[in-house]
Amino acid sequence: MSEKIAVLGAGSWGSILANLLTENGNDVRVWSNAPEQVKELNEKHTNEHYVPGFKYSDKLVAYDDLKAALDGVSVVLFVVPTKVMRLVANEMVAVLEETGNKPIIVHASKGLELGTHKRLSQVLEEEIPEKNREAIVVLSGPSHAEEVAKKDITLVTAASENADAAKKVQQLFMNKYFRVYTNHDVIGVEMGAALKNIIALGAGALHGLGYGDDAKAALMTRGLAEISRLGVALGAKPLTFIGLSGVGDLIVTATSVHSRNWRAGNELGQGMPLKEVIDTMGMVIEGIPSTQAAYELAEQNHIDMPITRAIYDVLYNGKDVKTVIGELMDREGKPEID
Ligand SMILES: NC(=O)C1=CN([C@@H]2O[C@H](COP(=O)(O)OP(=O)(O)OC[C@H]3O[C@@H](n4cnc5c(N)ncnc54)[C@H](O)[C@@H]3O)[C@@H](O)[C@H]2O)C=CC1
Ligand SMILES: O=C(CO)COP(=O)(O)O
Repeated sequence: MSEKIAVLGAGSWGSILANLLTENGNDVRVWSNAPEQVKELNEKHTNEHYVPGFKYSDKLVAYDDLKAALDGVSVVLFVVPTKVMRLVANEMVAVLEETGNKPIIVHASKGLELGTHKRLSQVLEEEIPEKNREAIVVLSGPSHAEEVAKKDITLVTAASENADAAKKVQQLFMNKYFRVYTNHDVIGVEMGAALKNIIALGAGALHGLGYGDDAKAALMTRGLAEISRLGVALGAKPLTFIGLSGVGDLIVTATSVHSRNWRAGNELGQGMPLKEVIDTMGMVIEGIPSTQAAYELAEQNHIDMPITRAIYDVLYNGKDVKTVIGELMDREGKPEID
């Protein structure tokens, strides 16, 4: 099966997924709003800022012209940061209105929109009229661009209300090192993906402060408890949180030096000011805005999320990491299961 596919976003994840889809035999166009990056991808087949040292397939073509990238495509994969998802969807719709194609929309991003607290498939549903899309599919799971680039084994899930579209996406991405399951719990998959980044920030901070394995396991476990609590309250299936986009993604993000969220937490734990952490990362740290969105969502829905609240206090109220750890430990004793 060979499809014409546009990948919107040429950062670390977008460019590596575009490369994988190209190597799977598809006609792939990766779009970036940075002309220098497009030139580098087309001429040198590299993307040094995002995936240093990696050589992309010479069959992968990069575009800075969105209309050219979208010409005749049957699938559009969004891999832009959460904060620009609505904007980029809007730009795509303007082009599809002209070209008339009606692609399957896939997104592989992880976050909750600030202000609206919406999941990304909800944002896409709002921005892309039904006449301009076949279906919406979420691709998510424990997957670092750096490891997929090396063809290390990676397993993810393709979630959609449209089972045929999820199957189609599964077939498009599967290969010998990248295995894709299908899933119909879109809410659970997206909530797991967005919220694990918050816990990864915390796990990095514990590491930066020199805490041991017990503390990290405690944070991940109780983190998963509060991720599930909020997710289920919003309609997710509890079992999703012991799947790839739940505990799977939590483990990889909260333990890996590849994770931008873990690294940001580690630097905060070591005492680097937040602004410097953001300025020096050079890539999106989704857990920071998602902490605010999740904190507000939990307050609105009266869901207890003490770890999220603690991380919110560090990021947005200037509290010291050690102080919030002390506050978490000083809480009254509680039953483990609500
Ligand atoms: N890096 C990874 O290994 C993984 C990342 N993700 C998710 O994928 C999403 C993207 O992450 P990364 O690729 O890591 O980010 P990144 O920071 O490496 O790249 C983001 C890209 O988006 C582009 N961009 C920013 N604003 C734009 C706009 N207005 N229009 C068009 N393009 C714009 C940037 O130029 C950049 O190329 C995030 O939601 C992240 O959580 C998910 C799984 C793995
Ligand atoms: O989602 C990811 C791994 O599954 C990537 O996490 P980071 O954005 O923290 O690098």
